[in-house]
Amino acid sequence: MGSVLELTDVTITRNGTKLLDAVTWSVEDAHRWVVLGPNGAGKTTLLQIASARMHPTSGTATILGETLGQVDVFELRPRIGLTSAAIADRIPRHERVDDVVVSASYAVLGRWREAYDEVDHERARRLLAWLGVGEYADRTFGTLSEGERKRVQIARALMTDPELLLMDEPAAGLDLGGRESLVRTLDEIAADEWAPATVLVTHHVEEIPPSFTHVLLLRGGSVMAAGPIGETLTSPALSETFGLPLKVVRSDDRWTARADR
Ligand SMILES: Nc1ncnc2c1ncn2[C@@H]1O[C@H](COP(=O)(O)OP(=O)(O)OP(=O)(O)O)[C@@H](O)[C@H]1O
Repeated sequence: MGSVLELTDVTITRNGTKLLDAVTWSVEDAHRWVVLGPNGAGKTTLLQIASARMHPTSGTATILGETLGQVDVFELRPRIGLTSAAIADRIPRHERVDDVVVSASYAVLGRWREAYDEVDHERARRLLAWLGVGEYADRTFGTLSEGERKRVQIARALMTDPELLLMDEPAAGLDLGGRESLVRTLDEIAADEWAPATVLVTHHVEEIPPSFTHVLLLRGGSVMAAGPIGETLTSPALSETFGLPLKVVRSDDRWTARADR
């Protein structure tokens, strides 16, 4: 089992504030991690490091064997699949869905004169079909529903056959049916033995797909707990992370949490 991501004492400081505070975290390639924490905990910042979009102020971040600060991040980034609201916002609404996916091969947003092989288009269409949005390949991104856009983004993130897949709140804004359907799809991806090491950021334990193996709990930029999900995602740990008494229940391999009164 190889290490895909290795953070040692990573601190990020902006305007005198520590967004991440001495975070130490190791992701192995068979791991599927959930990162849970309240608003402002530093989850997106953590993914910015893991996706080689941000450098630590201090500490060491090694991604896919390459240490940030000693590697050309433009060579590293195509090896990492990333979905986030910020990326989605930058996808031109007039872009054809098929091109949104295929352009990931060159880590560009907005297709412009790149020459793609037929094999790239075939792969993009296969991924769109796998994500359940194959029939929209010829539509423009702007015509899709929120749930369909999320799926297209995941297809895009998988296009380069990444060794690490990072998803920042992929179920945000989806209705109940959309969320459940996406959780099932994420579960299928995570359960695939060929799937890359995966990190899913969320606020909600209900969004954890059953096949996810590990959890990292983050609050105020600090790791409150990290480890195998069954032993780490406990009521006391979740309560401490969110700052209120919570009761967490696992049933049929799914999680729920509510205030403990
Ligand atoms: N450039 C900056 N200067 C100062 N503070 C910043 C800067 N960028 C982000 N922050 C703060 O860092 C904290 C962590 O932000 P981050 O987006 O990583 O949190 P998050 O856990 O993803 O939150 P959410 O769940 O709300 O998306 C927030 O309080 C944010 O306001």
